[in-house]
Amino acid sequence: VLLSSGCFAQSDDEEAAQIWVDQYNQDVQGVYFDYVSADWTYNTNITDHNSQLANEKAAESAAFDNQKAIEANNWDWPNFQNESLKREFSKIADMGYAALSDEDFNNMTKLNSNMTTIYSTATVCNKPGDTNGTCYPLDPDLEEVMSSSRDWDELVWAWEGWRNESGRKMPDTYEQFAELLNKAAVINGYADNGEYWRSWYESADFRQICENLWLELKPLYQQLHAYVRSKLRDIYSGHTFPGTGHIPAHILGNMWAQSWLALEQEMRPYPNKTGLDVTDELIKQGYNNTGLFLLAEDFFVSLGMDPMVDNFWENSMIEKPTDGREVVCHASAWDFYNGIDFRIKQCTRVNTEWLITTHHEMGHIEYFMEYKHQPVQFRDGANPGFHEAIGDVIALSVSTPNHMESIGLLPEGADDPEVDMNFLMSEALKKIAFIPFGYLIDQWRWDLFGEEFDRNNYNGAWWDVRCRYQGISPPVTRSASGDFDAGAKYHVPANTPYIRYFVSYVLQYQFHKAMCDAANYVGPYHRCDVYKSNEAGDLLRAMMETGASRPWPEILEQMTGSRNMTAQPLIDYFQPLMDWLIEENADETLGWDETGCPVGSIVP
Ligand SMILES: CC(=O)N[C@@H](CC(=O)O)C(=O)NC[C@H](CC1(C(=O)N[C@@H](Cc2ccc(O)cc2)C(=O)O)CCCC1)C(=O)O
Ligand SMILES: [Zn+2]
Repeated sequence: VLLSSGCFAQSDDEEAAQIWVDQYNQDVQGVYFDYVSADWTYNTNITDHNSQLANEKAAESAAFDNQKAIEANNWDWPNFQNESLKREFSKIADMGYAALSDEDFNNMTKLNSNMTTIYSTATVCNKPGDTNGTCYPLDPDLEEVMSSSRDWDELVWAWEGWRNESGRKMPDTYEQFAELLNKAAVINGYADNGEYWRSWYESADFRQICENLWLELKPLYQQLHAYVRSKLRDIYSGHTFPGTGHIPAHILGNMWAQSWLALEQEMRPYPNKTGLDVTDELIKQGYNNTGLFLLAEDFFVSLGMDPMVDNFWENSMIEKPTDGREVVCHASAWDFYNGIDFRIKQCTRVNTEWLITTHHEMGHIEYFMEYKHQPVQFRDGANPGFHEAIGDVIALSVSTPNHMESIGLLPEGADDPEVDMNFLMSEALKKIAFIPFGYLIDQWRWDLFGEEFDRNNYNGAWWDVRCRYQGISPPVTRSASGDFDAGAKYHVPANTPYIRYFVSYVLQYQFHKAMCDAANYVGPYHRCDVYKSNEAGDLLRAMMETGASRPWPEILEQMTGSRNMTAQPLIDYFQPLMDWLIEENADETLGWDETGCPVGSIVP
């Protein structure tokens, strides 16, 4: 209503809309609680019965979302004056997969849980040298082989066996699944599911923004790739590497070659100085799984955040059950949307990697708790990358030699430039190695949803991005259509988008820089530890409590002074290592044939 003063009064329409949405926020919490609870029960006890119950609750939740989207669209919310109310309505109206018919929705959740069950229960048998026919699950057995074995043939067995027992059983299911995701996206006005997923970043040129960030970071990745490839050629001198410069995918210390940290000892710049693996020390000091959680909690509390609530300790699953239950071991953090129930589910083991992962998962929990007062539709990361960056940015402080020394996990003398370089190398083996992997999964999925390739080339297109971006290639021939190696990565059958991790790896260094500056830290950012800093904590918490209530560029600007993602803080953080690598690689040929995979490695 335009008043004589020229101001807009909140139209009574908006007042009525506010009353409706307040009621919505009361009702939706119970519906989401029921759905999340059933999903939790299935994830911590995989049975057909629990899968069925979870699918039923998912359908009820979708029916509720569908109904509320219809009601919300009775208002002319695009013309609301109240920005926050308009944003809330736009999220309620964007109903996602709830747009599907009951039949399509039920089919979609069944296909999803079929693939998740295949992934979570797959095992690999006939291990070289075994005589007892034991079959091994991914977590912990196959992951242990991938990180600790240096036997080429044993690594091929785990690498190929896992893909054949998990991904290879999914492509036809995935094809039907993708069709349903696209069907929902089109009903909601998107071209395909990829466009729907990208819409969460509220940037028209989001794909281009990511491509530019990748190109900025590629030189750093290429230096690390050349250095690691040279060292691996020595370790596996009896084997030939492709003449194209690709690294065989199974010898990088990880089932997906997404982290090369397991190679830390062989890659250490100053081998006679300490590395940063504190696993032995953790075990020597008698740490158990709970001890890792308490370490993480202590850091978040030192920044002014809340400790874990009582029911967190009662209801979380922090280790693989020994009572015969089949569980989804893949770590995850859960918001039950009632403002009081928050849980972590993970098959923790006492080692450095799980110390960091526990910080990552608890970062999600702290974000849930910081924004629990927000309307339900704003209880999300400012964009999904923000959610992935919280735990990791804390881990940047925890991982420093100084911090590890201050909590007694590293011996005295961490303050040494050569230890520093060893530290930067271990960080690069985790973070720089990850960059192209974090980028490529959704490049492939977006193109699949966009029908840039069909079922006969699902695996051909997968290996195309793996070879081109990561500079790795399959150690054994793979089929472009019969195999489905993307399905051997949890997030594909689980349908968890992945570009959020690429975004997080850029954002977390922007956050780290901002927090170190707020803490009046002086020195190189890779040595900064914000432990117990009120200023750093206030800055981070002010960002977290806004949830998804405003567009993320505003929230990023409030915290870092920049409205854009920028790779510069990440590049600055690793600059000392980059200089060292350029020197070290003086005689190396950088890079690999970026037109695709080595000839013959992928067959029809
Ligand atoms: C109910 C629900 O699903 N909740 C979401 C959270 C939310 O959306 O609120 C959730 O818990 N997702 C699970 C996922 C687990 C992990 C993961 O999958 N990591 C990626 C990439 C990566 C690797 C290293 C790293 O340092 C950071 C990321 C991988 O392992 O490939 C495994 C251990 C680490 C994080 C997660 O926590 O992100
Ligand atoms: Zn996460």
